[in-house]
Amino acid sequence: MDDVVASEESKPQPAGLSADESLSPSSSSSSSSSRRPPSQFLFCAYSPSIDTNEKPQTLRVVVRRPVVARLTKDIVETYKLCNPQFHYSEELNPKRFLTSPSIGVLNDGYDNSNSDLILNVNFVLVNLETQRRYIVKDILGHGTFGQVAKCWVAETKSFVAVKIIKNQPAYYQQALVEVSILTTLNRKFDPEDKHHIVRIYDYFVHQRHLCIAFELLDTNLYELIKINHFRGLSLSIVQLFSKQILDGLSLMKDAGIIHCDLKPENILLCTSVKPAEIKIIDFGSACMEDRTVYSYIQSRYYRSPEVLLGYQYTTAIDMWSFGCIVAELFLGLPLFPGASEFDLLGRMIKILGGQPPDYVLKEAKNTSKFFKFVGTVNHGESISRQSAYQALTEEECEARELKKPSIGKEYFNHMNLEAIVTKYPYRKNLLEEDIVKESQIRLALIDFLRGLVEFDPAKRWSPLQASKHPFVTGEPFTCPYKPPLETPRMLVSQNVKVDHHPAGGHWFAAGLSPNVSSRTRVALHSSPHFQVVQYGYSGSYGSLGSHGSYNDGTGLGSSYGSYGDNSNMLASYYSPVGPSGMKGGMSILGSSPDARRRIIQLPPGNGLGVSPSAGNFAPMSLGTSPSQFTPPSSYSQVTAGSPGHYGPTSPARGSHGSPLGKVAAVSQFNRRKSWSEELLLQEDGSDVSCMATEFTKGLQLGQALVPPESSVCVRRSNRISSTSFSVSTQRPNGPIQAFSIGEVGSRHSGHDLHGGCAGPMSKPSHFMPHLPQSSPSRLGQQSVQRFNHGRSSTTVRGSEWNPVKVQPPPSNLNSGAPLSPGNSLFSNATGAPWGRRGNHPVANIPPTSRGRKDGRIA
Ligand SMILES: Nc1ncnc2c1ncn2[C@@H]1O[C@H](COP(=O)(O)OP(=O)(O)OP(=O)(O)O)[C@@H](O)[C@H]1O
Repeated sequence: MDDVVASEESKPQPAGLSADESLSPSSSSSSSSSRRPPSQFLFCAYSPSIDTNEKPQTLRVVVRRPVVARLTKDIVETYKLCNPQFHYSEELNPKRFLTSPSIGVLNDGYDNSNSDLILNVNFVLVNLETQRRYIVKDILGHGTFGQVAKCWVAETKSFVAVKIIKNQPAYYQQALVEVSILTTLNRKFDPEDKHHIVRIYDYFVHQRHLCIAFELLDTNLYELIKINHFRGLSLSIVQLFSKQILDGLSLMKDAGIIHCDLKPENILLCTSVKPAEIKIIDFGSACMEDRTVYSYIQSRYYRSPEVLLGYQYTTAIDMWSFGCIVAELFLGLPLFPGASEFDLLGRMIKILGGQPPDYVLKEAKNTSKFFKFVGTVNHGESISRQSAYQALTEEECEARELKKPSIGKEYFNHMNLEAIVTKYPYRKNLLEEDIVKESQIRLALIDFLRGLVEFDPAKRWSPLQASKHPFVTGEPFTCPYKPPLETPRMLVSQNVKVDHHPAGGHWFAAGLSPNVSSRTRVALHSSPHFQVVQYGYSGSYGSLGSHGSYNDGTGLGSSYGSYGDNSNMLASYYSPVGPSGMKGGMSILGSSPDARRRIIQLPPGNGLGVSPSAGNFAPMSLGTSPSQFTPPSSYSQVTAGSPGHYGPTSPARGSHGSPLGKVAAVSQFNRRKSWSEELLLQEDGSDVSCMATEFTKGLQLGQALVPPESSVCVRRSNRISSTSFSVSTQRPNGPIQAFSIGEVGSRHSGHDLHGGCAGPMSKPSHFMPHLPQSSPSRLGQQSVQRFNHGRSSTTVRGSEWNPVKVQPPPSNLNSGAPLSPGNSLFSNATGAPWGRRGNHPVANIPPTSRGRKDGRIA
């Protein structure tokens, strides 16, 4: 017994105990019990002698810890001391549920009505193949695809983030794509973890739920802006984050991957490295550039014009989103907070001037929702007055759609982009010369943004082009930037190791680009974004007839491989479920997003239900990503902010338009609370490191841009209880105070700033998610909106996804130990502090996070 010691009277008193700390009734025969403070009796073994003033003969109690600890942490020992008959049994403890609702109605009672695995604290997720155990400690977030839990891995003594996918085929299937894409990005394109993409560590199936283990990251950029009271971050921070995001986007472009959901919430701080970095997460909506399956993608505020209009899209849509994010980091407000798609487009036109080019409007399938045809199309010109298309007025839109379009508030006083940026208030007390300096950088920012939020996707800068802009490089900005012509991607010959898995089928062990050398690349467009290549396969694996392939109407293949219809050979997909999913004769197909093509196959009575994989879907449409599927009715019962319920994070936040979607972000409210509570504890005297202290000590960025006095600190605020702190990265007197920030919580604790680590990835296996009876019909109800975009059906890069194992994290990370207060997580090479900016020139209170319903809601 550590802290409360009952000992024989004859035993010597432990060294180091003061007289006050030891209670030895028998040692002072002269002292009567009446002279002892009453609290001391609490820790004596029960003895009638106390009541009867008789001297206890055999015991003395040594107390070494404060009474609060004894009455809480040591309560079991205390009870035992008082009553030796007392026995504690952990199994009898009530479970502390982390999932809501926590009533098991599906999957033999393991899942709630939303198909979420019901988690409680200390719930153990097990990778049966490696026997690695993930002990759930908390919920980090909640999204369209499921829950993200903070888990402890005893083996590595580290925390990781585990995304537990809903037990529904569509989510499961799309999550496989996430695994595949991220694995490839990590292993093939960024083996040294230098390009700001979240690391995937492991994946497995637990109770029919696909679980994906990621490195544990910190707060996201939306949260950062929020704790800054929605005032913009310093230009140096904007510049730093821009550079890092561009790095990630460059990598993705090289890999031919479109993120499809880039937004501040999906960019997380990674504070386990110094200086702090950002990482891009959530590849759950990602796709390959030549397999743009869904038309309803991107969160609304960050949605590109081409997606909105229903035009073909490329990696350029991520660059649009990136431009919106850069502007938001600077302004603290979304640039285009459209309350509807009509409103979104209207804001784009107003702020940017111009409109999408005619060649896009001519082809796009939604043009008539937003524009009327007024004349002959002017090829090559995108200037509004020369266009053959004219944007509809509100009234015209209402007449066409038979519904009044939602129009949000105006936040920027009808200013254009230049005015919004240049008139944004400067920090207080800036020296004249600093104002001049910053005004120059703002001009660079405007020019930078112009290249990103460019209506014409063919003219929009690529990540590489943008990364050379003076705003990013820090070079003096003297004149409008002329991006260098993008060097076409060169054919890279790679050695591809093909593992022939014992179960049959090809195991693309080398990661991406199987058979690269046999491809013929054909540039499709002069734009950097249209350097999509077509690949002609020569006898590559995964082709028709090979393992893992299937044709419509023919037999199914193995776990991995391609699928196709009669005329087209489509991509081979790597299915991480792999052969281990093929239990009991159940065929598991590769994770193709084109579920419509899949054949319904009933499992031969293996007790596992229908396979979640491709082969078991009824034909389904692809207009919307899985996040768009009709939510179970129970979802509507989830109320934001109610205890134990997940609330929407923010506008664009979440939902992707689906009510089921991001009921999003999760227990943000509760997490925010816990974070602020931890900060309160810090303020009460602890010197343990947390984001607040890290900010204060060393958000040291952009010396040249930010005066040294503009340090950052997170401080407690009495105004808002649940978000009871603020970051003084902004001008102190901004009018933006009216922003309601109390309703949405942060995910993360400042103490949890350790990345996780788990071992190598292994193939998920064992139990496949259960296919609910209702699933196929729901999936099948979507309207078909698949694009082919005129690309050759032989453009098959899908086969690039490979079942690579994920490398374990570097050993120096993620120890799980609290960071030292001295750590300057946010310091960069320049050692300059994070500056502050301030007031908004906005006319209105910006949208609250509640109001930003976002997403993909049309
Ligand atoms: N690696 C991580 N470390 C810490 N928190 C994370 C991590 N990954 C995700 N989260 C938290 O979980 C939330 C949901 O994660 P994610 O966006 O991947 O889920 P999703 O279901 O794909 O969401 P969406 O609805 O946007 O598609 C994130 O917003 C974030 O707060």
